[in-house]
Amino acid sequence: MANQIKATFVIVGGGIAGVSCAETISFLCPDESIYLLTESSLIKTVTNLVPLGKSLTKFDIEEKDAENINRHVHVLVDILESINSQAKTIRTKNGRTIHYNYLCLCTGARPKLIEPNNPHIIGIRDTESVLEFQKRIKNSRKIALIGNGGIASEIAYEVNGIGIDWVIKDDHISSTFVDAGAAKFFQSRLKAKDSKPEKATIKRMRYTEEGQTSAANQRGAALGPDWHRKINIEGKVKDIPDSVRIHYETEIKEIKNTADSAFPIELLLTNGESIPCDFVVSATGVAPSLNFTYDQPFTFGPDGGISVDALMKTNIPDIFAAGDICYASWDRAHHWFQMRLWTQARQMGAMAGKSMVAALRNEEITQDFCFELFGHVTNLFGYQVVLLGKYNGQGLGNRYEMLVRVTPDLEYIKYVLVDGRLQGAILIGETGLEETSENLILNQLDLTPYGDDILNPDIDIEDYFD
Ligand SMILES: Cc1cc2nc3c(=O)[nH]c(=O)nc-3n(C[C@H](O)[C@H](O)[C@H](O)COP(=O)(O)OP(=O)(O)OC[C@H]3O[C@@H](n4cnc5c(N)ncnc54)[C@H](O)[C@@H]3O)c2cc1C
Ligand SMILES: NC(=O)C1=CN([C@@H]2O[C@H](COP(=O)(O)OP(=O)(O)OC[C@H]3O[C@@H](n4cnc5c(N)ncnc54)[C@H](OP(=O)(O)O)[C@@H]3O)[C@@H](O)[C@H]2O)C=CC1
Repeated sequence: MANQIKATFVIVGGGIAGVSCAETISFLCPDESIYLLTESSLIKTVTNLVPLGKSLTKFDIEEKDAENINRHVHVLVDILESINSQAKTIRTKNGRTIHYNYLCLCTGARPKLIEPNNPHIIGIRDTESVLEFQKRIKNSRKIALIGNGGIASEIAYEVNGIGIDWVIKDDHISSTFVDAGAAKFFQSRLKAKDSKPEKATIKRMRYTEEGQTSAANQRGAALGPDWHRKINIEGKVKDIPDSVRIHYETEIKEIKNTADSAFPIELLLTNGESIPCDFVVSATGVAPSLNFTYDQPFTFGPDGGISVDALMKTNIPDIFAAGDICYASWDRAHHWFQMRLWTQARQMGAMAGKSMVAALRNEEITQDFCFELFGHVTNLFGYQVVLLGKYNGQGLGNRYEMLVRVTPDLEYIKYVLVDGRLQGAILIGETGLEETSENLILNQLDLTPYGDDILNPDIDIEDYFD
């Protein structure tokens, strides 16, 4: 093993951000020396990329052996321990010293647990953590699920054979992605899965934010889509009716480890209930993963991520960052905001790659078009969910109105409008409105003349704008 390596480009992390950065560089500069340092020999790549609009894409994540990455990229399975930015070197756990011209940090994030050292509280991030979940759930009867984002929503819907007490701070489920209306639409999936579609109804409503009462080794790459289907995660309890009990607008008051071998942990809730259970899943978000030391201080964002500018540069010369580890500190476009998702990890990784190549060649580049508009395609409660722009009226105060079309068990469409111009959209189900909605947000066409017909199911709105 060579202990001294000289490389033009070094990328740390084998998740989506690191791999898309390395692939972009190898496409643009195949003859330069490119090293990808990754802790795990399994890396994540994007496959089956389907464009749904100008920048909106749907894709799968594939896990493959690091050996099979692009042949221009040298893969080192090792761990970054320290950065010496003055000498432009990094040190690894296996004793390597790598000299870089340009370094990109893509070390992702780790679960932010409600009580990190409690053995009865686990998080879910990588294959190792999901195997732990699988092992524990086999011998369990009841778990508590904390958090109201992506992971909690997936567990509540996908995991069977176990009693789940789902504790959420909000008045509706899945609040990081949807509003109360869409949550209600999902809820029928939590109870009955085969109900028949009904006739569509359209509602227009004024909306005000104020008016709403409340509207282990964790270091492998984050799991891929359908992680819950690829590994059998099932409890042992058969035929439990209504197995998900939701505690709305509730928080945890106290956590007690009991001496009871039946239920070793008990949660006391602000709604006065107590939940004795086998273990707790803390699906309470992530914190950027800075598991290495550095000689010069980075500038950090309020969420603990390394601040990067529009070209993914950190404050330290020739060091870039992308994906979950970073905080987007540039002057953001009106319809874009940061969320720690595959889409953004991929886009940021590719942007960092282009930017590193431009730095080598002393070229000027501008930020990619994809950062103009927030777009996310995912699956929740068995539906395709597309989120565009300010889909929940984020930052719009009380200035917006919503146009909603719902066909129970089939589709939920919400348009967020300001002065007749589309600011964001939630499209649940196979709506076929992705590209049109994306265009309407980008071109800011005044939709006032079309009134509620914009979402009339009997009118093909694409015809309006051809
Ligand atoms: C259960 C789950 C489900 C999700 N579902 C979705 C979804 O449906 N849609 C979606 O858009 N997003 C989803 N996400 C979020 C998405 O997975 C992440 O935003 C994305 O994977 C982040 O990519 P990344 O490359 O920045 O980080 P990661 O995927 O975390 O990769 C970081 C990499 O860095 C390596 N590393 C860390 N430290 C070091 C070190 N010191 N030295 C060397 N290597 C190191 C790690 O081993 C890993 O390979 C989900 C996340 C989870 C946990
Ligand atoms: N389908 C998809 O796109 C999926 C995406 N992911 C991504 O993976 C990452 C991890 O997912 P996840 O852990 O669900 O994170 P999320 O950020 O999606 O959600 C975290 C949830 O936990 C709540 N929360 C935070 N702290 C506490 C606390 N102390 N007590 C109670 N609730 C709390 C948050 O509420 P509040 O915001 O009010 O603080 C929020 O509802 C995220 O980046 C997520 O976007 C994960 C699964 C699926």
